[in-house]
Amino acid sequence: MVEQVTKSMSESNATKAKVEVRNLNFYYGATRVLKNINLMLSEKRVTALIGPSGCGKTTLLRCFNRMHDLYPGNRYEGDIILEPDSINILSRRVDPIEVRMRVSMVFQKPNPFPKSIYENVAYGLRVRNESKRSIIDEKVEQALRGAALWDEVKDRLNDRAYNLSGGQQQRLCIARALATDPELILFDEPTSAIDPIATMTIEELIEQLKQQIAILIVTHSMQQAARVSDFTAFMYLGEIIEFNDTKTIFTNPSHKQTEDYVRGKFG
Ligand SMILES: Nc1ncnc2c1ncn2[C@@H]1O[C@H](COP(=O)(O)OP(=O)(O)OP(=O)(O)O)[C@@H](O)[C@H]1O
Repeated sequence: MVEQVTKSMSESNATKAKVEVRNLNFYYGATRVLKNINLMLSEKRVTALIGPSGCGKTTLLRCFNRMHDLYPGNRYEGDIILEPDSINILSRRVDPIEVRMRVSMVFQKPNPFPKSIYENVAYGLRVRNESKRSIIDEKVEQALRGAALWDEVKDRLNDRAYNLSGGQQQRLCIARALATDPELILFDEPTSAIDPIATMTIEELIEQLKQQIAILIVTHSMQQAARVSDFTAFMYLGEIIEFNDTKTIFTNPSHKQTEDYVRGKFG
């Protein structure tokens, strides 16, 4: 056991920090839902957030791109430091729109805009005031290729995104997320609304994307966490109970609650 822990610590030390969460608390109105969260996300690695329903996974995920700013009464305390420039994502001086370009998000249900395939991917570039057609064309193709969708849609870029299948729509949302060259992508249960084959495609895609960027994924599937992630954080009642490399979390967790959860004793 000591050997295994030593190995997992050295694996984690071998990675470079992309994001560091320091003493994060989050409140919906007067209710504190995240409690003193400390967590590091590594560059070019996938980190999974697991834990029973209502423990705060989605709430934590949404802090990374300031999604909570969209609703009044929500409040953050603490820091989320994005490297390499060490900016605090949560600082009021930092523009949340710019944060969302650098930290993009893919939701549970595919949510394309009521626009063409092309315009869905071009959206973030237009928000960034990019107007040069040749640059937008190039970025749209690059993002669609990155999301393994280009070959299926290259001859129908002006079709409505709603005409795509559910799995294709989710890859389109990934392409939309990729178009602004994000440094971190947040996936909130990205395969819970699509079939097993489409799920496999998305998981393969995550594997490819991590060659370039950091990824944080919320999943209810222990199998998925074990397949796609390098590191796993187990949350319970708004706290991170345990964080380690995924293999250790699943085979040799330090906390009884983690062990019970990964063995399916509660959920
Ligand atoms: N907009 C909101 N206003 C008030 N409370 C909220 C809001 N959204 C979530 N909560 C509460 O915050 C807690 C954490 O919810 P959250 O959705 O982050 O959990 P989760 O771990 O992602 O759950 P699930 O796995 O079921 O999606 C829950 O008690 C939930 O009821």
